Formats: sequence, C-alpha cells, structure tokens
Amino acid sequence: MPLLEVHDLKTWFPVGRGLFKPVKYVKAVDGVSFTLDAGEVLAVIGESGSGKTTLGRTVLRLIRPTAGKIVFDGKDITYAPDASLKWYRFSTAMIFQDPFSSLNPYHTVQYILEEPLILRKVPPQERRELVVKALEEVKLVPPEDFLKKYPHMLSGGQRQLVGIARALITRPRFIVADEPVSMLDVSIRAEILSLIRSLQSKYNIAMMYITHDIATAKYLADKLLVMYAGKAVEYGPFRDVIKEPLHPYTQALIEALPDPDPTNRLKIRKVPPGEPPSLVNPPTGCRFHPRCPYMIKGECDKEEPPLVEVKRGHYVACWLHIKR
Ligand SMILES: Nc1ncnc2c1ncn2[C@@H]1O[C@H](COP(=O)(O)OP(=O)(O)OP(=O)(O)O)[C@@H](O)[C@H]1O
Repeated sequence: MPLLEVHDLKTWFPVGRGLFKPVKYVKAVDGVSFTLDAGEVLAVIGESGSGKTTLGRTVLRLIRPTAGKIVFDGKDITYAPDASLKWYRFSTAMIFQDPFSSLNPYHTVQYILEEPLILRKVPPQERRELVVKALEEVKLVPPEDFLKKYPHMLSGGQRQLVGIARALITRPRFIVADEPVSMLDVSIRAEILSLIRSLQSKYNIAMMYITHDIATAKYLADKLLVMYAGKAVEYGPFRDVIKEPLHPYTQALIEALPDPDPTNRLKIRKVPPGEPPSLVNPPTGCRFHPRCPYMIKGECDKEEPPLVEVKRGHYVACWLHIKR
C-alpha cells in the first residue's frame, strides 16, 4: 500500500462572487492523481500558475479540496475536519520557497527549531539535544554559534537551512518542498538540494518537490508529474519520462540533447511559445491545444484527453498516445 494516494484531486477557488453575478472558479488544481511510497520523491513541474503550490498545500490539507480523494497511510483525510487532523499535521511538514518570510523574525533559531517539539510535548532536555543535532545535520556548525541568532543575522542560504532543519526535526513521514532553492544564490542550490536529498533518504521521508525548473529535479526525484493549467499531463518514473517524454508540453520542457545520460538533457530548457491559458475559462478539449504543434483539429480542441497508462507506470494525457 502506498503511503500517499491522491485521486482526481480538484481545488477550485470561487472568484467574482456577487449578488447578481454567477460564481466563477479558478480551477487551480483540476484532476490530479499520483501515489507516493514511503521515502519516495515526486517532482512536480510546470509553469508559474499551473497549480503546483495549490496542489502541495491541498495534499497537506492546508487548503480544503473541492473534489477527489487524499488517502494517507490508509486513512481518507480528504474532508476530515481540522480538529481530527492533528496526527496528519504531526506526520507532515513543508519547506517554503522564501527563507526571508517563512521564519518568525522575533524568534531565535533555537526557539524556531524547538517550537514544533514543544507542540509535540517533547521534554526540554530532549528538545535541546534534538535542536543541536538538527543544526549539525544541516551543517550549521558549531550549533552554539547559531542558537541565539535571529533570522536577520543569517544569510539566505543559512535561513533556508534553518527552515529545512525545522521541517525535519519532528521526523515527518511526508514533506512538501515548494521551490526550496529558487530564491537562493545559484552557487549554493545544488548543495542544498543534495542535503535535502540525503536527509529525506536517511529518514525515509516521502517528498513532493515543487519546481518550475526541471534541471534541479534530477538531484532528487524518483517520479515526475508534469502540470499544465491545473491538470496532470504526464506522470511516471523520473528517468522514463526524461528519456522518453510523451506529452508535447513535456517534450518542449526537455531539450532532446543527444546525450547518453538522459538527465544531462535537462541543462537546456525551451518554454513553448504562447501564454498559459485562463484557469477560469480553460480552453475546451486539451488545455494545451492552442500552443501544441501537433494539435489535431476536431479532436484535441473538442474532447479532453484522460490520463492513461501507456507504458508501465508511465501516464500521459494526450490524444496522440491514446488508442480509441
Ligand atoms: N486563494 C486563492 N484564491 C484564488 N485564486 C488562487 C488562490 N491561490 C492560488 N490561486 C490561483 O490559482 C492558480 C494556481 O496558483 P499556484 O500558486 O498553485 O500555481 P504555481 O504553479 O504554484 O505557480 P508559481 O510557480 O508561480 O508559484 C493561479 O492562477 C493563482 O492565481
């Protein structure tokens, strides 16, 4: 049984609600399915506004889903009331994109790291030991140099390391890392991603890694989910999708360099021309059809392609690959 199962998840935000106005919805997540085993890493990629953050926050149940199903450790938590979700909150954590706003500026590093342990009623002596160990694990050493510091006294990279230490100090079983390095200096990104990878692997933590940059996913990902306008357009084992991307959108994201190591093809990335569509009134049929070089008139613009398994574990939502 997978640790996490997500079935046809939808998160729609009502907009423009007025007395005489019909309710419209931003369909930020509009039918996404995937599974994650313990310790597995799923990279979620897609352009800005494709619904990645909303997906991550919904799966953590920080946002209430509109439809679909989320099952964690065999328990259906889709619509569970917040009051009954304490165990889920204690099993999960998030690493945020912005290390400058995600840490409370009035708290010391020691308190920032201790707080989740206090909530879990860990005794003071044990808390102190765990905090020191957490700092050592993210290489903020010697820990004594950091305990009494406030976030503004740290560099961006150091702050993100504190954010990582805080997310992992309670040994969650599942974390969402939302663009954890995109605001950091390019020179330290790979190092921080490797550190996240080694800690999640050491503690067997399942992870959803959200990024718009497919090249960074190769440091971590076992599986890849490609999102376009709220939809999962391709999903499968990371190497299989990179080696043989099937959806024209995925193909456009991955430059097909003739390199024997498929992960090296990720260095150059083309973005398909055109604008992502409106999530309030998405195009009929396949949402990518207005930008797709292989669009079949009368088919792709009429009917929405379902996500189907075309090779073992490799799914795509594209009429070019679905036998009728
Ligand atoms: N609370 C909300 N109310 C209304 N619309 C929202 C809300 N949150 C997100 N959206 C909209 O949902 C869509 C998806 O946003 P989301 O942040 O999930 O995308 P993303 O892929 O994570 O983008 P980025 O890479 O820029 O963070 C966007 O059009 C956004 O404006």
